[in-house]
Amino acid sequence: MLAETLAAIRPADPQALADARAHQDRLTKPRGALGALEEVAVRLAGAAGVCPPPMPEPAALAIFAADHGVHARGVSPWPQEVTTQMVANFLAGGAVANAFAAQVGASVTVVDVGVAADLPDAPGLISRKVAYGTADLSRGPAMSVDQAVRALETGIAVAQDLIDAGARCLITGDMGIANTTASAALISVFTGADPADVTGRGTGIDDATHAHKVGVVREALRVNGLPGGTGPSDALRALAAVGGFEHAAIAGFVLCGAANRVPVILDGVIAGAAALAAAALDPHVTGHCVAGHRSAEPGHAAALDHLGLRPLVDLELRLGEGTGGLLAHPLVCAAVRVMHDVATFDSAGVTEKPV
Ligand SMILES: O=C(O)c1ccc[n+]([C@@H]2O[C@H](COP(=O)([O-])O)[C@@H](O)[C@H]2O)c1
Ligand SMILES: Cc1cc2nc[nH]c2cc1C
Repeated sequence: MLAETLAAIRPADPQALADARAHQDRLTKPRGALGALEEVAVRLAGAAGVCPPPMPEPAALAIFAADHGVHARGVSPWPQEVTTQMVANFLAGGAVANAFAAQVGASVTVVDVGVAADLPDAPGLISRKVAYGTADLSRGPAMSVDQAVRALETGIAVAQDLIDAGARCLITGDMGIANTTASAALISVFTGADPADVTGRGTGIDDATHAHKVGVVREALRVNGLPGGTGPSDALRALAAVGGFEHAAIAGFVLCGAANRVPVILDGVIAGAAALAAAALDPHVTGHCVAGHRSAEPGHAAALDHLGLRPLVDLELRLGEGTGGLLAHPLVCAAVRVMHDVATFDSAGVTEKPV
């Protein structure tokens, strides 16, 4: 399934990109007046292979939840059971992601891809547990390559089901106590940045715990033989060594959106780390992604720079769950609606400025 998905991914269509740029310049506004939104519309045209691109709605959020063996190293102030408890909260409709999804009209799907506890069946929950959490990535590989592929293929299957059910925009979401440590390790490996520059405070840690967390990320790279520097030639092995099940699943979710030419709005640092893995598997995937926001986590900016993506919203959010991606959805829709609805200088009889 992974191989088939990778084989279906196409680069952005150069003709649709050129048509979209030319169309932007004919619309009744000064050239470039919509700033970064113009580039969003152009990117989506390239991704869809048609100008104007289809409206990116309805939107579907998938929250991939998993636990992390590295939690035992004291890298998060929160107890591990919060992952399971928040899954119940998502299913009950009580989390911030539910409120934001309701605000923008997105559906919410919750996927157990590796939570440490057993979860009872519930409407809206997809149970695809690969294991009861990863192993401690600072002592050895977090998961086997086989497990990484299973998590990736879960993300692919979830995305494909949402698209088959009518979703025309995918939004990534995550839940996993301690997953900012795995994110920092992935970002360090894939961008070559030093762990000290990409390891943040996650849900809120003091200076001493932060210094310890940087050391844990360094150990993870050393123990797994993944020196930072150049991007790893073996992306799957790197993902398995220092990633989480939700990172792998989100990478698959992104790849499947790209394979179907359905745009993917990325959330925060976890999605950024996962997108680096997806882009290492196929660099064309970034042409199908929009960076919903920039998280307060320092590694997120490094990931977005490496991916060449510009975040739409910058509100110092550091929640995850898909919240930043959801907030960006109306902006992405507005950018595309301009391409459909706005008159041209010719059609509206508006005089262009003299050249
Ligand atoms: O999305 C982000 O950029 C983000 C930044 C900081 C924390 N989080 C969320 O907080 C949890 C991980 O934080 P931590 O401190 O336990 O590693 C996990 O559930 C993430 O969804 C998310
Ligand atoms: C309460 C809580 C909610 C979250 N949502 C995403 N990560 C989270 C981490 C915590 C601790």
